[in-house]
Amino acid sequence: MGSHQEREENGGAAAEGQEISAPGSIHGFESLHRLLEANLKPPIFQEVSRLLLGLNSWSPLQRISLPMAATTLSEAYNFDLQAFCFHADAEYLREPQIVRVGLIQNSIALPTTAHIADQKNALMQKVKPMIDAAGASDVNILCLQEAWMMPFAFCTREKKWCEFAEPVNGESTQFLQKLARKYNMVIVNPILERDVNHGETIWNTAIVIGNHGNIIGIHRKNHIPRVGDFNESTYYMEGNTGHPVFETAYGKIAINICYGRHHPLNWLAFGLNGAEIVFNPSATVGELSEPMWPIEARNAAIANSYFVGSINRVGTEIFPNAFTSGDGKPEHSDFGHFYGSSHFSAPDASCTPSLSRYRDGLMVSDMDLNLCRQLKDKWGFRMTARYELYAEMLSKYLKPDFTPQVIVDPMLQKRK
Ligand SMILES: NC(=O)NCCC(=O)O
Repeated sequence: MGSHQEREENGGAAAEGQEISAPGSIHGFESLHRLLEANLKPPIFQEVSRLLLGLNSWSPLQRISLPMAATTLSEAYNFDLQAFCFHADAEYLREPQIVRVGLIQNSIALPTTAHIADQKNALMQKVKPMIDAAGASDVNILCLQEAWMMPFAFCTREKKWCEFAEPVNGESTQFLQKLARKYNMVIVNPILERDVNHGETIWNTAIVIGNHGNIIGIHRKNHIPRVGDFNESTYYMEGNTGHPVFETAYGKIAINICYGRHHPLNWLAFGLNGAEIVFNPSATVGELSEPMWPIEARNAAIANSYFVGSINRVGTEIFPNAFTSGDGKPEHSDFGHFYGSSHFSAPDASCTPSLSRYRDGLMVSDMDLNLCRQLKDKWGFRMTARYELYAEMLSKYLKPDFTPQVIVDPMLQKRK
């Protein structure tokens, strides 16, 4: 694999004959952005970027540099490292509220056939240098990907994978609590949870660890997919924690776990509870969702006047026993390629380019949270929302005697 420096000099492209065949690359490039940058003339690339990524405070989003300790780690451990800055306008009465936020994407560390304890340990060792790089960069709030402490084995429907489940204060939380304390960082820990106080039931849960290493609270995934190989309903039920917003030392955050991003009301509810940053830790594959990926989070950020941090795992995970999902496809042993592409979206419709489509990565961004209210004032989406209309519509819709409000063209009746 080409070095970080070679890739930078080559616009993120593979050195000839090297990564062209890397599974998940886009014609040898790590991301669409890097492909365009390497292939378009600079003024054309600038205009394409304006259209694809928007503008922040009337300018292209700025890259920022990170300390050498972070870049050295990214080179030593071969993870993509990118950093940006979202500005807001200066205000008379409020100071800027700038927080530094990080997203981590990763592939699994050992084959899915390895001992479960070894797989977990190897995953912790794998993400550690990325967390250290976030710490060296003074990241304030960091979020990992959905069920980061295991392969995304829910495609198989086999119950042996339940062994990966942990209590809220289990192994991965304890591991991250130490790092939260060390780096004075809020860390969001999305895991497969074993609820020991409620009959050892299983949930898909995000645990919010405060910057003192304390557990602030949890959120459980609200919407469970029943699409393609995402057979997650075999393992856990829809969450029972509502739409909590966690007020941390660095801002009000919420977590909309993976498939919840297809539900605009889910995004809305986190916004109504006052979220300033909503994380979307995910596990999703190219064939199913890639055209939706850059749109849904960005739309949520715009519609709800908050920042969104989207995270997706990377790589292809092979399972020992082939499975089918009742969709007519021949039996297979993997989900397909998890396409990474983690990024941030802002309430002013700007967004960062994405991390690599196939390498581990740490995305860092500064964001002035004042932008949230500035966009509320500018566009007035909260004030024009007409929530009462929708509350009435939904309460009617939920009744068994609901009939859709359809006005039929009388001419249609005559023709019959
Ligand atoms: N993990 C998960 O909910 N995946 C569902 C697929 C998708 O929403 O793209």
